[in-house]
Amino acid sequence: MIITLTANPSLDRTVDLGAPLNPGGVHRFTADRLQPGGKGVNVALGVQRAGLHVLAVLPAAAADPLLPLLAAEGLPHRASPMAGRVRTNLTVLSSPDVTTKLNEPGAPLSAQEASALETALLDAVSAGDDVMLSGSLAPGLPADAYVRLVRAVREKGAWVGVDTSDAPLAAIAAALASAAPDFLKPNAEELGQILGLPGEQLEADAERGELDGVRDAALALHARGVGAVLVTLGGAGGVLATDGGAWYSPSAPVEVVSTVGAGDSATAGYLIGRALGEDPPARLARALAYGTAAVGLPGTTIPRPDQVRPDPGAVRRL
Ligand SMILES: O=P(O)(O)OC[C@@]1(O)O[C@H](CO)[C@@H](O)[C@@H]1O
Repeated sequence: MIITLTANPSLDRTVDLGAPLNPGGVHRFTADRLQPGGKGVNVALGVQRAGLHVLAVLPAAAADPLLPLLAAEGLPHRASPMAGRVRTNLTVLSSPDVTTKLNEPGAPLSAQEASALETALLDAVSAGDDVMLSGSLAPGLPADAYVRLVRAVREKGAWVGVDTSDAPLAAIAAALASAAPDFLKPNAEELGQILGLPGEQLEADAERGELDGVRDAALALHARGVGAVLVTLGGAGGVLATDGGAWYSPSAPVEVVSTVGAGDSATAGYLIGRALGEDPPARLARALAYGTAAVGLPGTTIPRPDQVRPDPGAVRRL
């Protein structure tokens, strides 16, 4: 089974201004959509739509409006108790093609709620499962929460991946010697955070076809114990470093509708490829195709397999 943890889930509200964003002005929405969100929820939706056995674990009160949205999606989930409400993250679409994301910090978890979340996850995990720890940590969770969970999940004989940023990512990077995850999915900015390099530079280099920096960084993380490193580079494609070397795939051209959830869709594609027993280049192609498909869909919409066109022929060794 594939299990995702969303330590700070969200209701994703996407509003379209149909006009340029004018700070200080009054805007009226031309469209408004509410979807379940949070990185682990998004990954789980992608995996579930591919017909794989999945469970999304997250904190949410029994009456939280997020839970009926998950049920409506048919997503198997387990919610640990929480007194506060799940945050609402706002995506503002304005012309020409600008996406502005306003994320709430999330309601704080008490020590008891934090421990209930950890228990809900670990009770669900069995040997042989794939576990994905995704997104920011709700306030109240310590920055090294994922480090501890990587160790605990491993002890249960499961595979574990992480996709996070800022302080929780720094904690993972600092603990690689003793708690390297099996999979890490940084974007260019997060790779930069790990290496102390400007992420925009890595992405700009990749856009010019200069991939040495990203390749070397991803291979260095692999050498430090991370089983596979998938670096997503937006429109510039992605790099996978794992046993056997590093590969690059460009992204197929797509009309950008919403980039929200594209990275999570790429993670879902990678997990699906893993479950299908694909080799690394094929997994990279599937991951990138999922990310590209997500970019062409509105709001936080995670693609179905029939919307995804992997192109293993476009993958090359670096
Ligand atoms: O604040 P975090 O946890 O880093 O990110 C949360 C979030 O922006 O990530 C998802 C897209 O990746 C959205 O569904 C959600 O709103």
